[in-house]
Amino acid sequence: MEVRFCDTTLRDGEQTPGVAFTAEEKVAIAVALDAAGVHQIEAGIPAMGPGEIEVLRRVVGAVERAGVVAWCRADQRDLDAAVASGVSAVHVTIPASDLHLRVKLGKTRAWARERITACVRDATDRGLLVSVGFEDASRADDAFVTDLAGELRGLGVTRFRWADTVGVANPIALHTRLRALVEAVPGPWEIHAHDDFGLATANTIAAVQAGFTWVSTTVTGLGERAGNAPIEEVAMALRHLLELPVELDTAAFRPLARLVAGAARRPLPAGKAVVGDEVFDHESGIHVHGVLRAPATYEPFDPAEVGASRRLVLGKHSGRAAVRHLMDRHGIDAPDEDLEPIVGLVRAHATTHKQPLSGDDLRALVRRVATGRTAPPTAPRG
Ligand SMILES: CC(=O)SCCNC(=O)CCNC(=O)[C@H](O)C(C)(C)COP(=O)(O)OP(=O)(O)OC[C@H]1O[C@@H](n2cnc3c(N)ncnc32)[C@H](O)[C@@H]1OP(=O)(O)O
Ligand SMILES: O=C(O)CCC(=O)C(=O)O
Repeated sequence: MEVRFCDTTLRDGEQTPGVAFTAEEKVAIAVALDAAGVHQIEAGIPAMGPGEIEVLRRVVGAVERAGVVAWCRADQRDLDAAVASGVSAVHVTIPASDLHLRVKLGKTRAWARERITACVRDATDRGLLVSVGFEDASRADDAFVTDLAGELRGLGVTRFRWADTVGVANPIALHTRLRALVEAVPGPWEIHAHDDFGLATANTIAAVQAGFTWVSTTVTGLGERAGNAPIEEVAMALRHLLELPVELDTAAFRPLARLVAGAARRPLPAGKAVVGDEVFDHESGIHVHGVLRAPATYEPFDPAEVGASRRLVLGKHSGRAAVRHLMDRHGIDAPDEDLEPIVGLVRAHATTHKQPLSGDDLRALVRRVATGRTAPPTAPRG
Protein backbone atom coordinates (compact mmCIF):
# COMPACT_ATOMS: atom_id res chain seq x y z
CA MET A 1 0.00 0.00 0.00
CA GLU A 2 1.33 3.42 -0.95
CA VAL A 3 0.33 6.24 1.37
CA ARG A 4 -0.54 9.48 -0.39
CA PHE A 5 0.46 12.92 0.78
CA CYS A 6 -1.73 16.01 0.80
CA ASP A 7 0.64 18.79 1.79
CA THR A 8 -0.95 21.81 3.44
CA THR A 9 2.11 24.01 3.99
CA LEU A 10 0.48 26.65 1.82
CA ARG A 11 -2.82 26.55 3.77
CA ASP A 12 -2.47 25.35 7.38
CA GLY A 13 1.26 26.11 7.32
CA GLU A 14 0.56 29.68 6.34
CA GLN A 15 -2.04 29.96 9.12
CA THR A 16 0.87 30.01 11.59
CA PRO A 17 0.53 33.39 13.30
CA GLY A 18 2.85 35.88 11.63
CA VAL A 19 3.53 33.77 8.56
CA ALA A 20 2.47 35.28 5.23
CA PHE A 21 3.87 33.98 1.96
CA THR A 22 4.12 36.19 -1.10
CA ALA A 23 2.69 34.92 -4.37
CA GLU A 24 6.21 34.15 -5.60
CA GLU A 25 7.01 32.22 -2.42
CA LYS A 26 3.79 30.21 -2.69
CA VAL A 27 4.50 29.31 -6.29
CA ALA A 28 8.11 28.38 -5.49
CA ILE A 29 7.04 26.17 -2.57
CA ALA A 30 4.31 24.54 -4.66
CA VAL A 31 6.77 23.79 -7.47
CA ALA A 32 9.23 22.30 -4.96
CA LEU A 33 6.51 20.16 -3.36
CA ASP A 34 5.46 19.00 -6.82
CA ALA A 35 9.03 18.11 -7.72
CA ALA A 36 9.33 16.18 -4.43
CA GLY A 37 6.38 14.05 -5.55
CA VAL A 38 3.56 14.99 -3.18
CA HIS A 39 0.23 13.85 -4.53
CA GLN A 40 -1.85 16.88 -3.68
CA ILE A 41 -1.06 20.45 -2.64
CA GLU A 42 -3.61 22.28 -0.51
CA ALA A 43 -2.65 25.68 -1.82
CA GLY A 44 -4.90 28.19 -0.10
CA ILE A 45 -8.31 29.52 0.81
CA PRO A 46 -10.08 31.24 -2.09
CA ALA A 47 -12.66 32.77 0.29
CA MET A 48 -9.87 35.09 1.48
CA GLY A 49 -10.42 37.21 -1.61
CA PRO A 50 -9.07 38.18 -5.02
CA GLY A 51 -5.39 38.14 -3.97
CA GLU A 52 -5.54 34.54 -2.79
CA ILE A 53 -7.64 33.52 -5.80
CA GLU A 54 -4.96 34.93 -8.09
CA VAL A 55 -2.19 33.09 -6.18
CA LEU A 56 -4.15 29.85 -6.49
CA ARG A 57 -4.46 30.44 -10.22
CA ARG A 58 -0.70 30.86 -10.45
CA VAL A 59 -0.07 27.72 -8.43
CA VAL A 60 -2.47 25.73 -10.62
CA GLY A 61 -0.54 26.97 -13.67
CA ALA A 62 2.88 26.18 -12.20
CA VAL A 63 2.32 22.69 -10.80
CA GLU A 64 2.82 19.83 -13.24
CA ARG A 65 2.11 16.56 -11.48
CA ALA A 66 0.39 17.10 -8.16
CA GLY A 67 -3.28 17.90 -7.78
CA VAL A 68 -4.02 21.37 -6.43
CA VAL A 69 -6.88 21.67 -3.96
CA ALA A 70 -8.56 24.74 -2.51
CA TRP A 71 -9.75 24.76 1.10
CA CYS A 72 -13.37 25.85 1.54
CA ARG A 73 -15.87 26.28 4.31
CA ALA A 74 -19.19 24.56 3.82
CA ASP A 75 -20.49 27.62 2.07
CA GLN A 76 -21.52 28.02 -1.55
CA ARG A 77 -19.72 31.36 -1.76
CA ASP A 78 -16.44 29.60 -0.98
CA LEU A 79 -17.14 27.20 -3.84
CA ASP A 80 -17.74 30.15 -6.17
CA ALA A 81 -14.36 31.54 -5.17
CA ALA A 82 -12.72 28.15 -5.66
CA VAL A 83 -14.12 27.90 -9.18
CA ALA A 84 -12.75 31.37 -9.91
CA SER A 85 -9.30 30.18 -8.81
CA GLY A 86 -9.21 27.50 -11.51
CA VAL A 87 -8.75 24.47 -9.25
CA SER A 88 -10.36 21.20 -10.17
CA ALA A 89 -10.52 19.93 -6.58
CA VAL A 90 -12.03 21.44 -3.44
CA HIS A 91 -11.73 20.40 0.16
CA VAL A 92 -14.89 21.37 2.04
CA THR A 93 -14.81 21.42 5.82
CA ILE A 94 -17.64 21.02 8.27
CA PRO A 95 -17.16 21.24 12.04
CA ALA A 96 -17.94 17.86 13.57
CA SER A 97 -17.86 18.34 17.34
CA ASP A 98 -20.74 19.78 19.30
CA LEU A 99 -18.28 22.26 20.79
CA HIS A 100 -17.59 23.66 17.35
CA LEU A 101 -21.13 23.36 16.06
CA ARG A 102 -23.06 24.64 19.04
CA VAL A 103 -20.66 26.97 20.82
CA LYS A 104 -18.64 28.33 17.91
CA LEU A 105 -21.31 28.45 15.23
CA GLY A 106 -24.59 28.30 17.20
CA LYS A 107 -25.68 25.42 14.96
CA THR A 108 -26.87 21.82 15.28
CA ARG A 109 -25.76 18.49 13.88
CA ALA A 110 -28.79 18.63 11.57
CA TRP A 111 -27.52 21.92 10.19
CA ALA A 112 -24.10 20.42 9.59
CA ARG A 113 -25.60 17.45 7.78
CA GLU A 114 -27.81 19.63 5.59
CA ARG A 115 -25.06 22.17 4.87
CA ILE A 116 -22.28 19.76 3.92
CA THR A 117 -24.65 17.65 1.82
CA ALA A 118 -25.73 20.72 -0.14
CA CYS A 119 -22.11 21.79 -0.67
CA VAL A 120 -21.01 18.36 -1.85
CA ARG A 121 -23.90 18.22 -4.33
CA ASP A 122 -23.15 21.73 -5.52
CA ALA A 123 -19.43 21.02 -5.96
CA THR A 124 -19.92 17.75 -7.81
CA ASP A 125 -22.54 19.42 -10.04
CA ARG A 126 -19.85 21.94 -10.97
CA GLY A 127 -17.55 19.08 -11.95
CA LEU A 128 -15.19 19.53 -9.01
CA LEU A 129 -13.50 16.68 -7.18
CA VAL A 130 -14.63 16.96 -3.57
CA SER A 131 -13.01 15.88 -0.35
CA VAL A 132 -14.71 16.55 2.97
CA GLY A 133 -13.04 17.49 6.21
CA PHE A 134 -14.44 16.84 9.66
CA GLU A 135 -13.02 19.63 11.78
CA ASP A 136 -12.43 18.77 15.45
CA ALA A 137 -13.31 15.14 14.72
CA SER A 138 -11.17 14.00 17.65
CA ARG A 139 -13.60 15.68 20.06
CA ALA A 140 -16.71 14.70 18.11
CA ASP A 141 -19.17 11.86 18.58
CA ASP A 142 -17.78 9.02 16.46
CA ALA A 143 -21.28 7.79 15.61
CA PHE A 144 -22.15 11.19 14.12
CA VAL A 145 -19.00 11.29 11.99
CA THR A 146 -19.47 7.69 10.86
CA ASP A 147 -23.12 8.19 9.87
CA LEU A 148 -22.44 11.45 8.06
CA ALA A 149 -19.46 10.04 6.18
CA GLY A 150 -21.52 7.01 5.16
CA GLU A 151 -24.20 9.29 3.71
CA LEU A 152 -21.72 11.53 1.92
CA ARG A 153 -19.75 8.66 0.43
CA GLY A 154 -22.76 7.88 -1.72
CA LEU A 155 -22.60 11.41 -3.15
CA GLY A 156 -19.20 10.93 -4.74
CA VAL A 157 -16.88 12.37 -2.10
CA THR A 158 -13.35 11.32 -3.10
CA ARG A 159 -12.03 11.11 0.46
CA PHE A 160 -12.60 12.23 4.02
CA ARG A 161 -10.22 14.09 6.26
CA TRP A 162 -10.35 13.38 9.97
CA ALA A 163 -8.92 16.36 11.81
CA ASP A 164 -7.38 16.32 15.25
CA THR A 165 -7.79 20.08 15.25
CA VAL A 166 -6.27 20.82 18.65
CA GLY A 167 -3.90 17.85 18.78
CA VAL A 168 -5.61 15.97 21.61
CA ALA A 169 -5.58 12.48 20.11
CA ASN A 170 -3.22 9.84 21.46
CA PRO A 171 -1.90 7.18 19.11
CA ILE A 172 -3.20 4.08 20.86
CA ALA A 173 -6.77 5.25 21.43
CA LEU A 174 -6.77 6.87 18.00
CA HIS A 175 -5.86 3.61 16.32
CA THR A 176 -8.91 1.85 17.81
CA ARG A 177 -11.27 4.68 16.87
CA LEU A 178 -10.02 5.06 13.32
CA ARG A 179 -9.97 1.36 12.59
CA ALA A 180 -13.68 1.20 13.51
CA LEU A 181 -14.33 4.21 11.29
CA VAL A 182 -12.58 2.73 8.25
CA GLU A 183 -14.39 -0.56 8.75
CA ALA A 184 -17.73 1.24 8.90
CA VAL A 185 -17.02 3.59 5.97
CA PRO A 186 -14.38 2.06 3.71
CA GLY A 187 -12.50 4.16 1.21
CA PRO A 188 -9.85 6.83 1.34
CA TRP A 189 -9.48 8.58 4.68
CA GLU A 190 -6.90 11.25 5.43
CA ILE A 191 -5.47 12.12 8.83
CA HIS A 192 -4.82 15.76 9.67
CA ALA A 193 -2.94 15.90 12.97
CA HIS A 194 -1.79 18.83 15.09
CA ASP A 195 1.21 18.83 17.35
CA ASP A 196 -0.03 20.50 20.53
CA PHE A 197 1.23 17.57 22.62
CA GLY A 198 4.07 16.67 20.26
CA LEU A 199 2.09 13.71 18.90
CA ALA A 200 1.28 14.79 15.35
CA THR A 201 3.67 12.37 13.67
CA ALA A 202 2.80 9.52 16.06
CA ASN A 203 -0.91 10.04 15.47
CA THR A 204 -0.41 10.20 11.71
CA ILE A 205 1.44 6.89 11.77
CA ALA A 206 -1.22 5.35 14.02
CA ALA A 207 -3.89 6.44 11.55
CA VAL A 208 -2.05 4.76 8.69
CA GLN A 209 -1.78 1.61 10.77
CA ALA A 210 -5.53 1.81 11.28
CA GLY A 211 -6.14 1.87 7.52
CA PHE A 212 -5.95 5.55 6.55
CA THR A 213 -4.30 5.95 3.14
CA TRP A 214 -3.79 9.72 2.97
CA VAL A 215 -1.74 11.93 5.29
CA SER A 216 -1.95 15.67 5.69
CA THR A 217 1.46 17.20 6.29
CA THR A 218 3.41 20.43 6.19
CA VAL A 219 7.09 21.07 5.60
CA THR A 220 8.86 21.03 9.01
CA GLY A 221 5.44 20.85 10.67
CA LEU A 222 4.63 24.51 10.10
CA GLY A 223 1.02 25.23 11.08
CA GLU A 224 -1.46 26.55 13.61
CA ARG A 225 -0.05 26.79 17.18
CA ALA A 226 2.46 23.92 17.57
CA GLY A 227 1.96 22.97 13.94
CA ASN A 228 1.07 19.91 11.90
CA ALA A 229 2.70 16.58 11.11
CA PRO A 230 5.99 17.29 9.30
CA ILE A 231 6.17 15.74 5.84
CA GLU A 232 9.80 14.73 6.38
CA GLU A 233 9.08 12.89 9.64
CA VAL A 234 5.96 11.14 8.36
CA ALA A 235 7.63 10.02 5.13
CA MET A 236 10.71 8.61 6.83
CA ALA A 237 8.65 6.93 9.56
CA LEU A 238 6.34 5.31 7.01
CA ARG A 239 9.31 3.99 5.08
CA HIS A 240 11.47 2.85 7.97
CA LEU A 241 9.06 2.06 10.80
CA LEU A 242 6.12 0.68 8.82
CA GLU A 243 8.22 -0.43 5.86
CA LEU A 244 5.74 1.06 3.40
CA PRO A 245 6.75 2.30 -0.03
CA VAL A 246 7.23 6.08 -0.06
CA GLU A 247 7.71 7.38 -3.57
CA LEU A 248 8.61 10.94 -2.56
CA ASP A 249 12.04 12.36 -3.37
CA THR A 250 13.23 12.32 0.22
CA ALA A 251 16.48 14.09 -0.71
CA ALA A 252 14.33 17.11 -1.54
CA PHE A 253 13.21 17.54 2.08
CA ARG A 254 16.23 19.48 3.29
CA PRO A 255 16.21 22.15 0.56
CA LEU A 256 12.42 22.31 0.87
CA ALA A 257 12.71 22.88 4.62
CA ARG A 258 15.13 25.78 4.05
CA LEU A 259 12.91 27.27 1.37
CA VAL A 260 9.90 27.21 3.71
CA ALA A 261 11.88 28.36 6.76
CA GLY A 262 13.14 31.37 4.79
CA ALA A 263 9.73 32.30 3.41
CA ALA A 264 8.12 31.81 6.83
CA ARG A 265 10.94 33.70 8.61
CA ARG A 266 11.13 30.82 11.08
CA PRO A 267 14.66 29.52 11.63
CA LEU A 268 15.06 25.79 11.34
CA PRO A 269 16.21 24.26 14.67
CA ALA A 270 19.56 22.44 14.32
CA GLY A 271 18.01 19.36 15.92
CA LYS A 272 14.83 19.26 13.80
CA ALA A 273 14.23 15.59 12.94
CA VAL A 274 15.34 14.61 9.43
CA VAL A 275 16.09 18.14 8.13
CA GLY A 276 18.00 19.92 10.95
CA ASP A 277 21.61 20.89 10.27
CA GLU A 278 23.00 18.73 13.07
CA VAL A 279 20.81 15.63 13.19
CA PHE A 280 23.46 13.48 11.55
CA ASP A 281 26.32 14.66 13.80
CA HIS A 282 27.88 12.33 16.35
CA GLU A 283 30.01 13.45 19.27
CA SER A 284 29.68 10.95 22.14
CA GLY A 285 32.64 8.64 22.42
CA ILE A 286 30.61 5.43 22.56
CA HIS A 287 28.54 6.48 19.53
CA VAL A 288 31.52 7.49 17.40
CA HIS A 289 33.31 4.27 18.35
CA GLY A 290 30.23 2.36 17.13
CA VAL A 291 29.55 4.43 14.02
CA LEU A 292 33.14 3.96 12.87
CA ARG A 293 32.48 0.22 12.80
CA ALA A 294 28.90 0.30 11.49
CA PRO A 295 26.85 3.51 11.08
CA ALA A 296 23.64 1.56 11.77
CA THR A 297 24.68 1.25 15.41
CA TYR A 298 23.60 4.85 15.99
CA GLU A 299 21.69 5.86 12.86
CA PRO A 300 18.12 4.81 11.99
CA PHE A 301 18.73 5.34 8.26
CA ASP A 302 21.52 6.44 5.94
CA PRO A 303 21.72 10.27 5.94
CA ALA A 304 22.29 10.11 2.16
CA GLU A 305 18.65 9.10 1.84
CA VAL A 306 17.73 12.67 2.69
CA GLY A 307 20.69 14.22 0.89
CA ALA A 308 22.69 14.69 4.09
CA SER A 309 26.00 13.38 5.34
CA ARG A 310 27.12 12.32 8.76
CA ARG A 311 29.70 14.34 10.66
CA LEU A 312 31.85 13.11 13.51
CA VAL A 313 32.60 16.05 15.75
CA LEU A 314 34.90 16.50 18.71
CA GLY A 315 33.43 17.78 21.94
CA LYS A 316 33.03 17.33 25.67
CA HIS A 317 31.78 13.74 25.29
CA SER A 318 34.44 12.48 22.89
CA GLY A 319 36.58 9.40 23.52
CA ARG A 320 39.87 8.09 22.19
CA ALA A 321 38.41 6.45 19.07
CA ALA A 322 36.96 9.77 17.92
CA VAL A 323 40.16 11.66 18.70
CA ARG A 324 42.30 9.13 16.84
CA HIS A 325 39.90 9.15 13.87
CA LEU A 326 39.86 12.93 13.59
CA MET A 327 43.63 13.16 14.03
CA ASP A 328 44.00 10.75 11.11
CA ARG A 329 41.50 12.74 9.09
CA HIS A 330 43.45 15.96 9.67
CA GLY A 331 46.84 14.32 9.15
CA ILE A 332 47.87 14.81 12.79
CA ASP A 333 50.19 12.29 14.40
CA ALA A 334 50.65 11.41 18.08
CA PRO A 335 51.60 8.29 20.04
CA ASP A 336 48.83 6.28 21.71
CA GLU A 337 50.06 7.30 25.16
CA ASP A 338 49.07 10.92 24.33
CA LEU A 339 45.45 10.07 23.53
CA GLU A 340 44.19 10.15 27.12
CA PRO A 341 45.58 13.62 27.89
CA ILE A 342 44.40 14.89 24.49
CA VAL A 343 40.86 13.70 25.30
CA GLY A 344 41.10 15.60 28.59
CA LEU A 345 42.10 18.80 26.79
CA VAL A 346 39.34 18.28 24.19
CA ARG A 347 36.76 18.11 27.01
CA ALA A 348 38.09 21.26 28.64
CA HIS A 349 38.27 23.14 25.33
CA ALA A 350 34.69 22.18 24.35
CA THR A 351 33.38 23.21 27.76
CA THR A 352 35.09 26.58 27.56
CA HIS A 353 34.12 27.34 23.96
CA LYS A 354 30.76 25.52 23.88
CA GLN A 355 31.20 24.30 20.33
CA PRO A 356 32.82 21.38 18.51
CA LEU A 357 36.58 21.59 17.97
CA SER A 358 38.03 22.38 14.55
CA GLY A 359 41.01 20.56 13.03
CA ASP A 360 43.24 23.49 14.04
CA ASP A 361 41.97 23.33 17.63
CA LEU A 362 42.83 19.64 17.74
CA ARG A 363 46.26 20.25 16.22
CA ALA A 364 47.03 22.86 18.90
CA LEU A 365 45.97 20.50 21.72
CA VAL A 366 48.05 17.64 20.32
CA ARG A 367 51.04 19.99 20.21
CA ARG A 368 50.44 21.05 23.81
CA VAL A 369 50.46 17.43 25.01
CA ALA A 370 53.58 16.65 22.98
CA THR A 371 55.35 19.72 24.35
CA GLY A 372 54.43 18.79 27.93
CA ARG A 373 55.76 15.27 27.38
CA THR A 374 59.10 16.36 25.95
CA ALA A 375 59.67 19.45 28.15
CA PRO A 376 62.49 18.99 30.70
CA PRO A 377 61.19 18.53 34.24
CA THR A 378 61.20 21.77 36.23
CA ALA A 379 63.88 21.92 38.89
CA PRO A 380 62.66 21.22 42.42
CA ARG A 381 62.39 24.34 44.62
CA GLY A 382 64.56 25.08 47.56
C1 LIG B 1 -9.14 24.43 11.82
C2 LIG B 1 -8.81 25.33 10.64
O1 LIG B 1 -7.66 25.50 10.34
S1 LIG B 1 -10.11 26.00 9.79
C3 LIG B 1 -9.33 27.13 8.65
C4 LIG B 1 -9.03 28.42 9.34
N1 LIG B 1 -8.40 29.33 8.46
C5 LIG B 1 -8.68 30.63 8.44
O2 LIG B 1 -9.58 31.11 9.14
C6 LIG B 1 -7.83 31.49 7.56
C7 LIG B 1 -8.60 32.26 6.51
N2 LIG B 1 -9.80 32.87 7.00
C8 LIG B 1 -10.26 34.09 6.54
O3 LIG B 1 -9.63 34.76 5.74
C9 LIG B 1 -11.55 34.53 7.05
O4 LIG B 1 -11.84 33.98 8.32
C10 LIG B 1 -12.70 34.15 6.04
C11 LIG B 1 -12.50 34.87 4.72
C12 LIG B 1 -12.74 32.64 5.80
C13 LIG B 1 -14.04 34.54 6.62
O5 LIG B 1 -13.94 35.88 7.02
P1 LIG B 1 -15.19 36.64 7.68
O6 LIG B 1 -16.36 36.55 6.76
O7 LIG B 1 -14.73 38.00 8.03
O8 LIG B 1 -15.60 35.78 8.95
P2 LIG B 1 -14.82 35.56 10.31
O9 LIG B 1 -13.42 35.19 10.06
O10 LIG B 1 -15.03 36.71 11.23
O11 LIG B 1 -15.62 34.32 10.95
C14 LIG B 1 -15.62 33.05 10.36
C15 LIG B 1 -16.92 32.81 9.57
O12 LIG B 1 -16.85 31.53 8.95
C16 LIG B 1 -17.98 30.72 9.37
N3 LIG B 1 -17.50 29.36 9.37
C17 LIG B 1 -16.45 28.85 10.08
N4 LIG B 1 -16.25 27.58 9.74
C18 LIG B 1 -17.16 27.27 8.81
C19 LIG B 1 -17.42 26.11 8.05
N5 LIG B 1 -16.66 25.02 8.17
N6 LIG B 1 -18.44 26.13 7.17
C20 LIG B 1 -19.18 27.25 7.01
N7 LIG B 1 -18.97 28.39 7.67
C21 LIG B 1 -17.97 28.39 8.57
C22 LIG B 1 -18.36 31.32 10.71
O13 LIG B 1 -19.69 31.03 11.03
C23 LIG B 1 -18.15 32.80 10.44
O14 LIG B 1 -19.19 33.25 9.63
P3 LIG B 1 -20.28 34.37 10.16
O15 LIG B 1 -19.47 35.54 10.52
O16 LIG B 1 -21.15 34.56 8.98
O17 LIG B 1 -20.91 33.72 11.31
O1 LIG C 1 -9.45 20.69 6.50
C1 LIG C 1 -10.03 20.30 7.47
O2 LIG C 1 -11.09 19.75 7.38
C2 LIG C 1 -9.46 20.50 8.84
C3 LIG C 1 -9.07 21.89 9.03
C4 LIG C 1 -7.93 22.01 9.94
O3 LIG C 1 -6.91 22.54 9.56
C5 LIG C 1 -8.02 21.46 11.28
O4 LIG C 1 -9.10 21.07 11.71
O5 LIG C 1 -6.99 21.46 11.97
